[in-house]
Amino acid sequence: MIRVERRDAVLEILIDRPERRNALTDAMYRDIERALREADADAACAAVILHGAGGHFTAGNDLAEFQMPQDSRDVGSIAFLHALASVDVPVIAAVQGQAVGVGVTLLQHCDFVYAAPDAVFRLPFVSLGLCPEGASSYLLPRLAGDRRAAQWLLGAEPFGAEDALAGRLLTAVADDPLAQARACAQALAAQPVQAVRASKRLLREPLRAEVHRVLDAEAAVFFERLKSPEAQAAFQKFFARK
Ligand SMILES: C/C=C/C(=O)SCCNC(=O)CCNC(=O)[C@H](O)C(C)(C)COP(=O)(O)OP(=O)(O)OC[C@H]1O[C@@H](n2cnc3c(N)ncnc32)[C@H](O)[C@@H]1OP(=O)(O)O
Repeated sequence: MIRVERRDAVLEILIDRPERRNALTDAMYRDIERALREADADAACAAVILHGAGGHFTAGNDLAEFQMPQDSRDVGSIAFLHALASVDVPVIAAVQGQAVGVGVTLLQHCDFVYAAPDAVFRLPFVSLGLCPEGASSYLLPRLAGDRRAAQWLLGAEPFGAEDALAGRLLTAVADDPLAQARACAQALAAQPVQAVRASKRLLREPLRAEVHRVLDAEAAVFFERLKSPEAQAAFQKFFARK
């Protein structure tokens, strides 16, 4: 359900589970994490592109897996987020359709994000009885401002590409976000690869320790919330809705 394809100096990671709106399972996070770490270890890799199949980016974590007990110390989602926040190889996201939960918070860690004009973003953590993840409690106010962060994280309402752009979650709105992501990757590949990586490291380094700390602090609350009656009722409601 994760397809990894190397195209010259660019690694493309496709989330390919369209029948579940590309919802991410533990195994899928681990596959993406592995691909990211391998790309980072490959000095010839100029960029990674992350995109989704079937006209959607991802509906976030698989809610069926949230119904099962999980140990926060050994969870694919958290390992994936730490990897994404660690790599020096530039990461580019191309967003179409729905981007929900971790499908939005992961974008904070990408270096370039292109989204279709009709893309829909949603951070439904409180509606699910959960709390922010992906270091969004720290990064989103910095990126989008306190007001938008509260609107998106506490209001939990869907928002569109123009709002996401105004909230600095996106690089640009593009009719064909994957084509735009590929053009961006080619432009990066035309630059000296190690200079690009060293520059990304300098850009990210001042915040990295705090981002990793917040990822773990959020995870501790998040995995407690998963067990709560509020959260379990929300998951049941989702699967009973049809
Ligand atoms: C650490 C990470 C935390 C998080 O990421 S928290 C966020 C978790 N995600 C969500 O709460 C999103 C849940 N999904 C939705 O709200 C909707 O879906 C969408 C808005 C994304 C799409 O709506 P529509 O186009 O009407 O499709 P559909 O009929 O709801 O879904 C198609 C099939 O996909 C399954 N599915 C969708 N999202 C998930 C998911 N997140 N986990 C597990 N399954 C999911 C459905 O159940 C259904 O399946 P069937 O056709 O068998 O009924």
